[in-house]
Amino acid sequence: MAVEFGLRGTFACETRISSIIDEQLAYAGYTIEELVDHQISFEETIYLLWYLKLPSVSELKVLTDDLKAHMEISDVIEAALRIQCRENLHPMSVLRSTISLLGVFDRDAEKTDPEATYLQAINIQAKMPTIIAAFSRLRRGLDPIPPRQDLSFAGNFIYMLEGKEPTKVQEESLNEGLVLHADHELNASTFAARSCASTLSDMYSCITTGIATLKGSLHGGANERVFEMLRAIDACGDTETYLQEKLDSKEKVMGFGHRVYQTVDPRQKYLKKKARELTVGTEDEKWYHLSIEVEHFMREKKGIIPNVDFYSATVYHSLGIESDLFTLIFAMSRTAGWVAHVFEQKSENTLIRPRSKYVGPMNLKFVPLELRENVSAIQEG
Ligand SMILES: CC(=O)SCCNC(=O)CCNC(=O)[C@H](O)C(C)(C)COP(=O)(O)OP(=O)(O)OC[C@H]1O[C@@H](n2cnc3c(N)ncnc32)[C@H](O)[C@@H]1OP(=O)(O)O
Ligand SMILES: O=C([O-])CC(=O)C(=O)O
Repeated sequence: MAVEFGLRGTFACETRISSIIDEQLAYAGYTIEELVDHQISFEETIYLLWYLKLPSVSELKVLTDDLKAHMEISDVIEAALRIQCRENLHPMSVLRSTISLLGVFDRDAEKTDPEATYLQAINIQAKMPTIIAAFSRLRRGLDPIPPRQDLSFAGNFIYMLEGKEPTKVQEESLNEGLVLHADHELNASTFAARSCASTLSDMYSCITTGIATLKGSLHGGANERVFEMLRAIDACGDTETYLQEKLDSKEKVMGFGHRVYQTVDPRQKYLKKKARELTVGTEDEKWYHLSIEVEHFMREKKGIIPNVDFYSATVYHSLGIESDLFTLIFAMSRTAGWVAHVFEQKSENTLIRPRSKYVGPMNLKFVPLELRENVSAIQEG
């Protein structure tokens, strides 16, 4: 049996949610260009991913009303965030534990009927921005700001972070970032969430699994590391020497390379354009120029392309978001996709359980504990 490690090139399920065909990303049949160029809102994107069609005005109103009705967090969740405001706690770990805790306190978390699972999904999607903003403020010694009913999903998040209404450019930029990150076929976190769903576990567990998997630096966690790298390059003052040392020591350059895309990540052009628009003429412009230098170096030296995590780092930084929150913004968006995949997995479920190829020793003889110090000698003999 031929084995493709890392499930490279393997189709593990069918999906109607998103596709990557010839390096073209589409959500439910609409290319990402079609959606972003028509300035789709993140709320419409959620609807599209969950229901596989664009909403009518009244359908969108039902969804946005439901989200608004669930944005506020309870005193218990706020108290849990307060005790997680300690040094050295990574915000993605805080988000992971807090979404898990939301499930603990949802009395209907174990219900599996469509109405209950929809409300579980709404609860997670609506509260995630409130949780992230509240955590960001609490660790800065500030009180959380309650969500506002009259703002969009993106606008409300920026408002809850700083207490100021976002400018149109800020709101549109974050909205676009959220739309671009919302789903991506069977990436590692979606696969993990679907595997969890395939055991018939609950929605909170599936999304917690997604967050835990997105956190890794080879996946969503790369965007935080991209900004750390740009800072380090800025401090070192020599982009080529810095990157060459990374390559010589066989380290991965964060924000580059992709399992599926070889020539272009179709989301990158929008994020690059946004990074330029947001930084031009500001003190953040240097991050854009440094990013261009890194992109050129990686293309020339390794032929490796920037992925979605590369320019999103500069976009989020320009929106005033702290770099260790970047992956949480990704999670806030990807929740829309994870939920859609959990719905789809459960609607046509087969337990996800591949095989592993055993390559260890066989037929070993049990050695009593008191004799174990000589175990390797016994086994070898
Ligand atoms: C939202 C997302 O998850 S997008 C991805 C975010 N992750 C990152 O940006 C982390 C950096 N990138 C990587 O580690 C990889 O490119 C991954 C994990 C994204 C894809 O990994 P894989 O498909 O397994 O590719 P693999 O690691 O085998 O790379 C193929 C070759 O390109 C090289 N390569 C790939 N990405 C990079 C990189 N970022 N920096 C340096 N070299 C790289 C590898 O060293 C390997 O070279 P070799 O054949 O000479 O050994
Ligand atoms: O698809 C992947 O492997 C990673 C990725 O770009 C994403 O999850 O957005």
